Amino acid sequence: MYWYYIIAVVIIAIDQLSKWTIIKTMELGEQITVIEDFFYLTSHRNTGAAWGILEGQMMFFYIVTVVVVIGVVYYMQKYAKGNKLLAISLSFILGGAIGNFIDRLFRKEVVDFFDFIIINYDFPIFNIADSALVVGVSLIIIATIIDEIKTKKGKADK
Ligand SMILES: CCC[C@@H]1OC(=O)[C@@H](C)C[C@H](C)CCCCC(=O)CCC[C@@H](CC)/C=C/C=C(\COC)CC[C@@H](O)[C@@H](O)C[C@H](O)CNC1=O
Repeated sequence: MYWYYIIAVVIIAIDQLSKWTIIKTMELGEQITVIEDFFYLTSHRNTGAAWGILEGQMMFFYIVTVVVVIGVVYYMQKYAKGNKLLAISLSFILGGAIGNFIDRLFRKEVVDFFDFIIINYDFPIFNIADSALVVGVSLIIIATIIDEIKTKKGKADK
């Protein structure tokens, strides 16, 4: 029953491996064009959260991440038994949160490298852990909506 922790471990491994590769093969600020005017690999560091908010507030990030991890593990043990989608989304959030936590703990900054320009807006440079977090949160919203529909449907059928 603990296969979803394995998903989190795999996400952490891929995230840390990708960050390690970026650090080893690219200079800070170096940019590799993948798709001209759309997708670049740019070696970037962020001491804050999304969009660089709360720059340098590491203690805050440690506390928030520990709260997020405890909350996710609690929900996994309590609710994820019968709900595969919920279990997967929680493991994505767990993997993403821990992935960035490792950077914050050992590097005091987060390594970012996915650089997308979407309709002339240069989206903040992010990493695999961020992607796992956004996918995990999005899936939780979808799982909740599906659950709502099922509950309502169930009541309507009675
Ligand atoms: C994804 C959450 C950010 C991630 O949170 C974490 O670590 C968690 C575990 C702990 C944080 C201390 C607390 C969450 C703060 C919430 C937040 O920030 C609002 C997010 C909204 C979201 C709506 C969709 C935007 C998403 C944006 C981005 C990600 O796009 C894929 C751009 C990422 C780049 O700014 C990149 O430099 C960020 C850097 O990697 C550090 N990452 C973090 O702080």
